[in-house]
Amino acid sequence: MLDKDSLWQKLSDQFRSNTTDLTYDTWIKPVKPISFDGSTLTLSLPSELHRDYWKEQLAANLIEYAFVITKGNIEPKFILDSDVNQEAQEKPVDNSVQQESDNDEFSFSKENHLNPNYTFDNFIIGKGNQMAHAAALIVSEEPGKLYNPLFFYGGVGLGKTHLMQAIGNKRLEDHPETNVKYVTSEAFTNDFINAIQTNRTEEFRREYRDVDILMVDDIQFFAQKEGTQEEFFHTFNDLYNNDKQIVLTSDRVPQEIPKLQERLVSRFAWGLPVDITPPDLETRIAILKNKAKLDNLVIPNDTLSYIAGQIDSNVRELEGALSRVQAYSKLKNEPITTDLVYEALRGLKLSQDNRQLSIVDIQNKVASYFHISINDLKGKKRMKSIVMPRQIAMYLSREMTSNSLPKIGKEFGGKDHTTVIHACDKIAEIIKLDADLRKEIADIKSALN
Ligand SMILES: Nc1ncnc2c1ncn2[C@@H]1O[C@H](COP(=O)(O)OP(=O)(O)OP(=O)(O)O)[C@@H](O)[C@H]1O
Repeated sequence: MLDKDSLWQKLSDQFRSNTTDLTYDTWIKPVKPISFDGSTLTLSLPSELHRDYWKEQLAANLIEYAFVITKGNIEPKFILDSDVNQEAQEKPVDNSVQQESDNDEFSFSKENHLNPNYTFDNFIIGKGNQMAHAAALIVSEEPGKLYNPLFFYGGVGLGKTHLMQAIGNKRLEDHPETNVKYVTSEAFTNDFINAIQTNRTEEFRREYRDVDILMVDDIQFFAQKEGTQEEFFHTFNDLYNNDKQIVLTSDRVPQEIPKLQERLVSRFAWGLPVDITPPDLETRIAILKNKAKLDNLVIPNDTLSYIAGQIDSNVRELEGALSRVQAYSKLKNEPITTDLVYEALRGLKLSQDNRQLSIVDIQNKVASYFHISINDLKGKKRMKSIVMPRQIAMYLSREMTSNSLPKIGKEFGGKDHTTVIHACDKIAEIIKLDADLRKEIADIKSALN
């Protein structure tokens, strides 16, 4: 009998030769075989989205391939990586499961206004955007069906616009007849105001409702715009009721957008809200490699790693750093080496140093350090693996910024200032005794400086 790894190897080879690279990378590659008892193959998947997709779309293929390979009927069973991790924590003696979780550690008018470079092909998948990418792909394949609206949220420059437009570009490539419209929330607002001023509201409505996919970017700018929100509410309902796809992005969850009407907040949560978190080092290196290849730049691997180590805020700044290095190398007429990068980025680091550190910077850093989502960091979950990073982020916000306690509480999902005081006291108390935690906090602080 084949063991779980050999069976999975053969199965994934089958999938690789029978599907596109995109499908393979999105759905097959992240799967880990957990056990195989001769009839049931248990597979661990990164998210519920992956599990739904496997059950709906891929399980039948798996059974077929498994039959060809083993000449027997194999049932797949799907569990989530998080379940495996939890089980591993509860049962640390179970080496096979422990090993799996260790491996886990390595590791989105007539004019559509789409940027043709924002494609799935140019998008590097990492831990922070895996779920968003998978959801985007599903929506591009079956708009208006499963996840409506699809709502991406997360910090600046993390790829929300890219992923959103990739949906539009892929859909148009596969189905050129699709009517896709991408706008920023400001463009929506301006069009609406112009329509009122020029008595062309009917035309405006046709323009926005006669589409198959409507994408509105950065909807946090709807905050406090009552009239626009009212109009968008009707646009939303019209599209939704006609099974048209809506894709939205924001820098925060709908509940946290100031003065956003309750009925919009609740509608935005009907579909799939999915966050994008900052890329880890490995993903940053992969993004740089891809960008260097697209720009025909020759850069040694250790130099790429060096750049990725220096710029860890967001992908836009990472790309900015690479352009700066490129320009510097042209100016000096020298190849791109680590020494040259050091020179090129020195000024950049200085200007970053002069920037005021914000609570959001601290939240991003702490969340990526502890591999948790911003949502969890700011949320109410009481697991120790989340409470501790949350308290550390509050403590650092208090120590490293000049924000008041109520302001810090507000930025952590609207918590009371007494919660912040409690967190600060608690962390101050623990670091006196716990050298490991002291070191972790020092690491985070030096990364923030
Ligand atoms: N995973 C990725 N792979 C490749 N490129 C990426 C990735 N994520 C982001 N980028 C690139 O980083 C830049 C910034 O991304 P994008 O504009 O989509 O961010 P955003 O989250 O929409 O930011 P904002 O909130 O400021 O609108 C773009 O050039 C985009 O192509």
